[in-house]
Amino acid sequence: MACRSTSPSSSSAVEKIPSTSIRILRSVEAVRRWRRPHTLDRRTVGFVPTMGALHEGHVSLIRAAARENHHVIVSVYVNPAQFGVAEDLGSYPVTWAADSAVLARLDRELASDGAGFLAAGVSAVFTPSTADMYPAGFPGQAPDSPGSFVTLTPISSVLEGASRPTFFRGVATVCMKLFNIVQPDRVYFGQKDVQQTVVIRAMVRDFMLPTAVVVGPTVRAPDGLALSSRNVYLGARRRAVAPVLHDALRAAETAYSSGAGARDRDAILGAARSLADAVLADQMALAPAQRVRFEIDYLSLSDPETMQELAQVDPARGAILSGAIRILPVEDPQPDEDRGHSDGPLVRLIDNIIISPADTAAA
Ligand SMILES: Nc1ncnc2c1ncn2[C@@H]1O[C@H](COP(=O)(O)OP(=O)(O)OP(=O)(O)O)[C@@H](O)[C@H]1O
Ligand SMILES: CC(C)(CO)[C@@H](O)C(=O)[O-]
Ligand code: BAL
Repeated sequence: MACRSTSPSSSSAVEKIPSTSIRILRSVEAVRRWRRPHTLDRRTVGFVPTMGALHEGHVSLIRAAARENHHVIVSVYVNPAQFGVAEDLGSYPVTWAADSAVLARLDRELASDGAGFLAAGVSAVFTPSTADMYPAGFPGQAPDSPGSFVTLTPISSVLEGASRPTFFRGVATVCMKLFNIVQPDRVYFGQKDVQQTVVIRAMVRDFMLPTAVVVGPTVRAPDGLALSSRNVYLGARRRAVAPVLHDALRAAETAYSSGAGARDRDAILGAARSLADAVLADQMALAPAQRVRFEIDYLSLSDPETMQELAQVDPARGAILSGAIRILPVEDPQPDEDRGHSDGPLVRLIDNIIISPADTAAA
């Protein structure tokens, strides 16, 4: 898969994705001009922020926005502030040609299948530059960088935030900017990044932002792997083993929900850990040219609102099972082996399962 293509070219005043009515908006001012009449006309705007490299997870959020709003706007912007200094900003997949084809296909689908959709298509895509988004200059990526940032603690310091100390500061900062620019009635986020949804809900609540946060379910490949733009880094060998995180979380969920039902952290997370250990042992029994090595960053059982770790699950409250793994570069790559985008660097994947109070009532 080609992962780097040119960004949309600038030309006429009203630029559109070819053969569609999807407006391409490049500047803050262009979005404000597009937005203004919808307020006057009392037309609702649903907003789906993305970093591009669009897949069916993004598409499911755009469809949800189209069901509930008169207009849908998608942003495609790889936000430097949420990448740590040693992270993959330089190789993050940028696939504008494929992304515009995804949006065009979806636009046609919404136009032809009016049933169930308020929006008749995708109205606009916002593709700002970093100079637009960070007028004071390229944002600092180190924890002590000066700059104008939105910080939410303690939620931003645990789990993903412990491994990626500036990640949620970058996400909250860019989302605050995007929400201020787009002024959406509703914003759409995926459950795949569950801690991000908790951070965004906290930001909307604590800063009194006039928007509703909608969270869509995680879209998965048939083998359970959560779709993710970073999956392109995997290559075939590592892709085959990548569902291990989802399988481990499901083992934990089963420990909770089956039989007498474990409520204790060690019993629940122990089930996940055992499954992952068994998969790793099987891999390590293979030759270096065949095997895949991975490390568990964390497995967590946390409170659904604060994401603080739990010793026990209160069935009336539910919990979040989540985890992150690092899949190491392949050893002994074969001459014709597909190692993945950017020669298959270390890939860090996340996933989660929500134990909802309703599930526990049924258990
Ligand atoms: N599999 C998925 N199902 C549902 N929503 C998803 C899925 N993957 C991503 N999203 C959501 O799409 C939005 C944009 O995410 P983003 O562009 O970072 O894609 P991503 O696949 O999560 O990328 P990355 O691999 O960098 O984490 C976020 O709200 C994210 O939670
Ligand atoms: C919300 C977001 C677009 C902010 O850059 C990003 O974190 C993502 O794609 O999940
Ligand atoms: N989907 C979350 C974006 C990131 O990991 O940077």
